[in-house]
Amino acid sequence: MSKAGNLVGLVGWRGMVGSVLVDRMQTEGDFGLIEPVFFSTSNAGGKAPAQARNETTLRDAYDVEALKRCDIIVTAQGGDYTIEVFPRLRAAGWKGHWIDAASTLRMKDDAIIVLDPVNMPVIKNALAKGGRNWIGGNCTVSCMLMGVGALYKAGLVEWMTSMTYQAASGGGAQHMRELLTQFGTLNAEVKALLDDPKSAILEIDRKVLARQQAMHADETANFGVPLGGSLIPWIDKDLGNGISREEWKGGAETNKILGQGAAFGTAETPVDGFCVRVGAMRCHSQALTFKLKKDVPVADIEAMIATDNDWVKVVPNDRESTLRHLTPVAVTGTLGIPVGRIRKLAMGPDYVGAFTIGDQLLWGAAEPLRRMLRILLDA
Ligand SMILES: NC(=O)C1=CN([C@@H]2O[C@H](COP(=O)(O)OP(=O)(O)OC[C@H]3O[C@@H](n4cnc5c(N)ncnc54)[C@H](OP(=O)(O)O)[C@@H]3O)[C@@H](O)[C@H]2O)C=CC1
Ligand SMILES: N[C@@H](CC(=O)OP(=O)(O)O)C(=O)O
Repeated sequence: MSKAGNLVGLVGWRGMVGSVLVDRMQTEGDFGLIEPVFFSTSNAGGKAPAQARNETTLRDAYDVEALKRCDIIVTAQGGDYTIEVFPRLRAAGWKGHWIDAASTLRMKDDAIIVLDPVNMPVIKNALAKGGRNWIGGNCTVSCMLMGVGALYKAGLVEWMTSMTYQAASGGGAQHMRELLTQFGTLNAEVKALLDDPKSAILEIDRKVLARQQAMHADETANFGVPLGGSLIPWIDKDLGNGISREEWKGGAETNKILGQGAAFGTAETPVDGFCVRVGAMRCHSQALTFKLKKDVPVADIEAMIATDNDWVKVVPNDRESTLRHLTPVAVTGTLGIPVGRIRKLAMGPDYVGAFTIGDQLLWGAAEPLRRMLRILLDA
């Protein structure tokens, strides 16, 4: 394994994902282990943030010579940046480690999707072979595997289907703002009726619907249609075969993270389902159905899940526990990954249902990148 130096370039650090990443690095003392160099696509020459030590000026994030100095580059700047800069940097002979939140490089043969509590052996194997491209997984996939990865590791899953309830933050900061603005608009539309306890609920409902249907383009500029008081059963691009790109990632990335599939000379586990945008802020939730390879008692499944990693928590399958611990409001801002509603389904003893939630900016985006940085620094 090669030992990485500690000059670490940070790109995208002031964005939504980048801010969460910097915050986590601060909390975990990562800045004490590195010499950070902060880059900007918009303000080169400006003042670097407080975590900077010797490099107190923002460098130009498109300057390949400046980037080439870094032993490691961590970027949460987005896919367009990766497309533009990564090939130029490698073509210029840069041999450093590239850690990236964007999906651009995920399925490349020389890239590893990093989620070390789930796939540390895959990461170590790639490191030993000189791997240098470390990409964070899709938020929904990473949160799902942090929750129920134990069942895959145990080789129990014949197939899985996921029905997701994905937060506005998955689209970015502007989407969160748009959702909240829509909620405000709808509330204002019926405020007088809401304030009157004698008003008719169907009148309120009619006015809300009329306002939703009358929303003009600038009120739905990000989602394309109203999300407040509604949902959108399509996320990311249309692949043209009835499958959304977000749904495709579920199968493709889950198998790649687990080190399964043609590239590894093994069979893939079928993973498929529907991805749906709902009016949550930054937690992705998902209802999972497993077809197991054999009948395993629920207590054993719960024990496997509960002991898989330090962040997963089994929520007892009762109403009170579910309401208290298994909602986006309970999970947002934490690294906890609750898994609840675990039960056998009516289809037969091999069919198991579960419901899991994760903060899509933490385990869904920033945390796997931060942990990969630590793995490289410790290697
Ligand atoms: N949003 C998500 O849920 C997830 C996102 N990702 C990946 O991470 C990438 C970044 O996403 P996200 O953090 O949401 O993107 P943001 O739009 O929040 O930030 C991206 C960049 O925009 C620039 N920027 C321009 N105006 C502002 C502003 N007012 N405040 C902050 N930054 C600003 C910054 O670059 P500069 O400082 O150079 O001007 C920043 O680094 C995505 O493209 C995706 O590839 C991955 C998983 C989940
Ligand atoms: N597509 C995700 C967010 C995201 O950025 O995913 P990815 O990193 O796979 O592009 C969502 O909208 O919820």
